[in-house]
Amino acid sequence: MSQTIFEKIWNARVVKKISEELDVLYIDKHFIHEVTSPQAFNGLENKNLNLFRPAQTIATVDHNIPTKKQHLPIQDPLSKLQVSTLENNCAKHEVKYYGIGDQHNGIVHVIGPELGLTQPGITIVCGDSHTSTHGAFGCIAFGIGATQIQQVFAAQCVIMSRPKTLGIEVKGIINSKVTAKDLILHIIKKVGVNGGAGYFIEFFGEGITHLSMEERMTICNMSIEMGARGGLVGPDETTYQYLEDKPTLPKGKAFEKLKEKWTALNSDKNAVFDKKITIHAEYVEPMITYGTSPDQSIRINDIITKKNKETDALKYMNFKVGESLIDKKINYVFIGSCTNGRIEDLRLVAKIIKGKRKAKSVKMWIVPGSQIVSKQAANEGLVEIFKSFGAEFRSPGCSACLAMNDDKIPMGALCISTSNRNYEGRQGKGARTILASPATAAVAAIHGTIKDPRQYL
Ligand SMILES: CC(C)[C@H](C(=O)O)[C@@H](O)C(=O)O
Ligand code: SF4
Repeated sequence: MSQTIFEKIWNARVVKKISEELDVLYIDKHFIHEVTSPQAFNGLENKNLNLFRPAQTIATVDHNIPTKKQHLPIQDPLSKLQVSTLENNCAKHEVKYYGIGDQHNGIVHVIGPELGLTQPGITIVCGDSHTSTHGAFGCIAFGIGATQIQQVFAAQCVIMSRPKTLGIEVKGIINSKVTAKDLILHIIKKVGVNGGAGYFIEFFGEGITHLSMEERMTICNMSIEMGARGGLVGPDETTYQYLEDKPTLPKGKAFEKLKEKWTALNSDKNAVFDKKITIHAEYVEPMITYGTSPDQSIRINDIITKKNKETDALKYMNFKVGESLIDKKINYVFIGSCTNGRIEDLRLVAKIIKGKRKAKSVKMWIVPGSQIVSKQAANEGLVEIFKSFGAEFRSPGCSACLAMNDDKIPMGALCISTSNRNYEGRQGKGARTILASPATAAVAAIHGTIKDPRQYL
């Protein structure tokens, strides 16, 4: 029978069926960070258990860490405690730990792919919703809660109900002046924040295969903002080229063998999805959000139109129906996060701002997703460009994406951000967030107001 890639990977990992709905699913890789792992380690110890397969767990610190002066002891007591707790737990349980300042440290969803830990055909979990990012490589990757983290620690398995499959076909390709971030914001608007609930998405079609691995990661990263369990893209030559030189993967003939195995995993021609949606990429324009949910977005030149239940969101954002966001004054620009904090994002920003000066009224933070991204940006001369523009180039971390560290947007300030969530208070108490692509954010930094980025591309 024809199968989707999701079904092939999932079926091969079912250790036991508990009931019609529930499976015990084998997990190949488990990523952990400082926010959601402490409770699970505690639970494990209370039950007098050890990690079943510690070599399959990889740890990094990203959410709480400062992005300034990372070589100094952490000042904030709670962040300091969370980081040292993870460090101690990893030492005790022999888990590979990429601590602050380590050459491989970074946001968990950025380092997995760049270290070659994220691979096609496997199952990956992490106590973090944006684990969906890894699906760009053709694997089943999803976020789990504290109880499930304990299950993985103790048994290398999770108890899960099998999601239904949602195929999102992207026909045509995005215009060269439009980015993958615009495409996913467009898709989320169309599907809605709950439209993916109960499903695991496969993105396919010319509009997806045409994208680079980093662009595919941006797409899969935000697949959960539609309520889906996760999203994936079947592996192809672009995937293999990205993985080829990664240290953790075999080379030569052994790699060729893997490629064959991975290619065979792709959805069969006649595979049936439980639900299917078609998107036409050529109509996608630069998108920006005006509300407090990632689906509350408009094309950059449109006006805000009235929809039900959005009154509170507009009130919080201090925007009105009938208003355009073009020329709206912004106070902060945040370039970073696991959505858009990789090298291609930084290159795009650098290309736009090169030789220009930032608007005086704006503060701009550029936070690379990892140490590797940071080094690469320095080697390519991007950091110089950022500094002469007047932006602050910080050390890696989640930073203002959710402001668990000191990188908070002040009360009432308007921030244009390349991250994935614009919830009330997400970037700081009372902070207002506009989600956009790195291009739109970079152009806003030049003017201090929102502009159509296409004139710069
Ligand atoms: C802190 C963590 C649990 C959370 C998540 O699950 O996604 C965070 O990464 C986020 O982006 O909101
Ligand atoms: S960068 Fe943002 S979205 Fe990504 S893991 Fe960190 S807090 Fe979550």
